[in-house]
Amino acid sequence: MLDLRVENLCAGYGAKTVLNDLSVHIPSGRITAIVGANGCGKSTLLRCLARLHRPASGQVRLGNHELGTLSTAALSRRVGFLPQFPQAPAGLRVASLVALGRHPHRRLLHRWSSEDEEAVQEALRLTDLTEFAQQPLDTLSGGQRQRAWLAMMLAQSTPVLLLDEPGSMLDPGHQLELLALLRALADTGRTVVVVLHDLIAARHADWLVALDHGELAACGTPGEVLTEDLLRRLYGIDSRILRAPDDSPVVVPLRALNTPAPVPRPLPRSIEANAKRAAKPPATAEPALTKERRLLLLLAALQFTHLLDYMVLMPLGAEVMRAFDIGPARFGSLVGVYTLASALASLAGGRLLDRGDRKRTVLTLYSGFIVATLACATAAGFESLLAARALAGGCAGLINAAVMAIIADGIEPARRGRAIGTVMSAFGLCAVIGVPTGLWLASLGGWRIPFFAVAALSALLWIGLRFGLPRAPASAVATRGRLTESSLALGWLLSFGIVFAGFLIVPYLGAHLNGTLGVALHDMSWIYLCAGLATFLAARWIGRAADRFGAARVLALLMLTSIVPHLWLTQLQPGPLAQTALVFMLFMVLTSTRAIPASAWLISRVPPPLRGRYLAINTASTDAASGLAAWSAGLITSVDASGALQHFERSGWLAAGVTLLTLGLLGWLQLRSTPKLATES
Ligand SMILES: Nc1ncnc2c1ncn2[C@@H]1O[C@H](COP(=O)(O)OP(=O)(O)OP(=O)(O)O)[C@@H](O)[C@H]1O
Repeated sequence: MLDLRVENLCAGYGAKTVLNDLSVHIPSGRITAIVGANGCGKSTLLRCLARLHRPASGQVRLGNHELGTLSTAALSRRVGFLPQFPQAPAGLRVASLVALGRHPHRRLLHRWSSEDEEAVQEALRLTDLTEFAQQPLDTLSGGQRQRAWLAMMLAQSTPVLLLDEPGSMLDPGHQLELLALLRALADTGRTVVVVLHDLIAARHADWLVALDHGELAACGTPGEVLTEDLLRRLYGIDSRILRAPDDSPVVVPLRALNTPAPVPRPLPRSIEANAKRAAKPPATAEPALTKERRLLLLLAALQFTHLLDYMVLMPLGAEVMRAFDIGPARFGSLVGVYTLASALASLAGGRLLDRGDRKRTVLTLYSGFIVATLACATAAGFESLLAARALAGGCAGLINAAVMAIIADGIEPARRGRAIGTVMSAFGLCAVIGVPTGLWLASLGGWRIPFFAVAALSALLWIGLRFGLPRAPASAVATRGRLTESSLALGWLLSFGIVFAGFLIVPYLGAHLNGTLGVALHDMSWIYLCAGLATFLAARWIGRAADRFGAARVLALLMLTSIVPHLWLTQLQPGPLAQTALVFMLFMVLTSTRAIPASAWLISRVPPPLRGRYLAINTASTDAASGLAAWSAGLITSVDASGALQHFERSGWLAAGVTLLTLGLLGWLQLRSTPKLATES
């Protein structure tokens, strides 16, 4: 499989620059459509990809080769190019034209082989031209001629196909056939690149590259790229985006913005009434934003339930230990097994997330989670409780990855930060409302009641998800793609670094506040509550900032500023409660909200077919980071006889160092990466 990488490409004609510092990745095994206004440089880009136009600077890489280093013969066996206006000698027959496609495969003095003949016949068959094989090309209709050129390209049997507006003269039936043919070619692993003007056909592509005056305006799935804002910017048109039955976007151009709006002329009354009726949206149509809000609320509620299930066990430790007659070590294993199972399930089961319908996957995993929570509430002994926690953790890990994949699939990039902020505010809500309510329920009827309550709440939510979650088919090409590509794999390291730095400090905060700083237990619950509230409020705000200024920039800023409370809090001496509370809140807000731009940044870089698996491994990476960090911090700190935490400042320095290294990694990845979205910093 050969993908194409355009790196800092500048190209033009004489003094005129057409493509300006363009960097973009064109994946293999998919249909990529290049869109943009007339003259923005689409054909020039395609010609550069075919090495028919020499760039002024920058390069195009084909798989592992720089395009310029390939011999002409090697290139023509790899890349087929169909120009916008191909020219053929007068009188050339269709079969002879198609046979020209075999040229790169034929050696000097070698006879026409049966393989060549088969390739030509197959190409004629696929383009529905067998009956015209012996007819001169110039006696065919425009659309038939276009298909003949396509047949020539198919006979060339190259792994990369570049087509400049291949369907511009085809009737709807042949257009759909062409798209099905391109789909079949992409499904065999070929790289298919088409220049398109037809935005309705663009929804059939897997990946869109939108150019604006020779620069990358956007890049992503049709759902991500085809927005009303972008179409206004690219084409200067007012448009609406509707949804096809498969939920892909259908562009309806309404009017060019530089043409005056039509002057309303009075209509006969009956026509006016009809027009008004027609203009009203049907009662059943739901505005896209309402749908999006509902989706985010459901996902936030989903996160809330499994976070609560995880978080509420810890403060119930004393009662659970009494109930099962176990010590702190065995209780610790109840907490640890949850994270371990989450990591293992994410590593082993991530592939599930890219198969079939994500909604069905989430409902199945959530059923498992509900069963596990009920099993926890009714556990008769320590072993069954341990098994129930492992099952809950395994399901929760995969649910977490699936939630992020659903956001990536369903929310356009310009609003993803906000969406992730909304869903992640579940964490703050859990601390402010969930855990205290759970503890209150436990005080009424024992430690099992909160788990019964979580199971009941989850069962209700399951019904809400069953009816409220849109179907979300994972990509059909899910099994392809390179997950281990270095810039993707380093994304896991970035998540690891961010979580590792935080968890060097977080698990020991209780001991630090109470043991070292002398904060009374009832004050501590207030401090935690305020920090939870501040995190809840900041989450959406940080998400908005990520959308507005770019996820990478906001993440870098949060990482840099979080170093201050890392060092401050870990070196804090006993002092006024208000000061302690303030530093603590600053720490919690800056540390926990880093996950928002980090997630938005990560998911914008992952090709859609790999999202589920990628995010699952990311969950495993953050689980591992939290466990490893807590363990490492345990080695460098100790508790003295008075209960004060010793050498906690070492954890602070280590966290600051790890944060700086991770910041360096972010900068390096940003510099070398291909921008998926021009709006991303
Ligand atoms: N051979 C050439 N010599 C000089 N200028 C050229 C040449 N070919 C293209 N251009 C100019 O380069 C710019 C980009 O052209 P290109 O054909 O790449 O645009 P495009 O996006 O494919 O447009 P369209 O949608 O109209 O096909 C245009 O301004 C065009 O006039």
